[in-house]
Amino acid sequence: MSEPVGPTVEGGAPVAQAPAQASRPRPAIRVRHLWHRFGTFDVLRDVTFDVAEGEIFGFIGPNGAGKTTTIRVMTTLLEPMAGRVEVDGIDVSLNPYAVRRLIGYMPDHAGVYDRVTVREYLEFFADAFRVPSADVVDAVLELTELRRIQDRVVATMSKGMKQRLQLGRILLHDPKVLILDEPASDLDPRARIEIRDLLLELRSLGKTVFLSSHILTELSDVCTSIGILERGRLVVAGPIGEIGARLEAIRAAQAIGHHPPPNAPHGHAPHGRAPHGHAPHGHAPYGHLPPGHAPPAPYPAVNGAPPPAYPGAPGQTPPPGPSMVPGHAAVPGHAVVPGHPPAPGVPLPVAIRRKVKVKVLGDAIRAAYFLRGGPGIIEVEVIAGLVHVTFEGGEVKIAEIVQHLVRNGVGVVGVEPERNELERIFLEVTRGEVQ
Ligand SMILES: Nc1ncnc2c1ncn2[C@@H]1O[C@H](COP(=O)(O)OP(=O)(O)OP(=O)(O)O)[C@@H](O)[C@H]1O
Repeated sequence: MSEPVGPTVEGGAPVAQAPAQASRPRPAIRVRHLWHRFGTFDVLRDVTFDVAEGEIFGFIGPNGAGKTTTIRVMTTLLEPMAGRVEVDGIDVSLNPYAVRRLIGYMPDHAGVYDRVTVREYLEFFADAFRVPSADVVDAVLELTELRRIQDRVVATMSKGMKQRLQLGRILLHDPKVLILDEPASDLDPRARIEIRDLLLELRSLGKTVFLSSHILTELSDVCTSIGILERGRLVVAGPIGEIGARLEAIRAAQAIGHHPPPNAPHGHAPHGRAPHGHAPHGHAPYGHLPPGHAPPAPYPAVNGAPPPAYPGAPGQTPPPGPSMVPGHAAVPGHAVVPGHPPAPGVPLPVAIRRKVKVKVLGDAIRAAYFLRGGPGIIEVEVIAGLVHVTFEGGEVKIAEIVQHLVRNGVGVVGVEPERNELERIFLEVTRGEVQ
């Protein structure tokens, strides 16, 4: 069984150590203490991570961080100076030919032969891989949706199509693991979406996908787990949700350590106090329409029927949800960590500052009035018809914001984080250093 590797941060401190599992399956890629040096320059410094089977793993790092060097070791093109890399349990240094049969590798900026047709190109490589060309090429043309242009000369294809053709080439020998170096870096938005959809389809076929990029948006809606490399060091690795949750727990723990004293003039309000315009609990917490504004109209009845009661409407006791610790009411502005019920009377950790964009039906300025001055609400602005809310808290607070708007008759169309999870993790764990 492999040594379990949970998400880690530089310096060895675990960020999101996965719980030890008795029968964790063998990872598709296992990298341990990998070092590499060009001249006197340490390009990779003690890089360790796992890619579990069936993952789409995004390897993120700025230019020059060492992504391609790591990939060249994984694909048997570069002998590591120290450390060990295995693909499906096979050591890349000891048995490179077996590893090559297991992987499909698409280098960055790889060219395609231009003066052949799509079909001829794939048939050529199918022969090189010694696979029965006709059937396999048909299957790959189908999967990559290149069948309708199979007789087209490669030179006349768009960049996106050429990229799909390259992906088709590396699928011909049915590899278990796909290793793609910056697969979408030169592509237009449509081609990127098409490549992303193809990667998701390949994952559903059981492939493990390892792809590198320095463009976060390219990875955020396709990757299931990530590794972030900075100046040759891995600063964090693991499933995105797990890293995000763990970082949040660390921030909350740090906040407990620096919890302001009850008479602190700034910062978070202890219960009953209200710095920076925060209303004390029990008093009208959120903003209300200024004098002269009509009160919100109730939702119109649908087909003559009265609107259903909103869960948690005044007078109703909300059922304890998964994020509510039984016996503890959620304290506005305070995070509740599932599975870690705080002792009664012990203040919950101060939550972190976040921003969301809320799209509402109708007048956004009116919606903003309802939120200003609410507990944990730091700033409310209306930009381009969206209500931008800066607040302290986690998902419970977001739910509370939505609930408050709905109770005041504001229809909420959607809530979007200002940064997605991957961007937040990246900004938090990297220092912006390049080598
Ligand atoms: N063969 C080589 N000889 C000397 N230095 C090299 C060699 N290959 C890479 N480097 C240096 O090692 C560092 C890491 O390069 P690498 O290509 O692995 O980074 P990367 O993260 O893939 O960057 P990019 O996104 O720009 O491709 C860079 O500073 C690069 O200049």
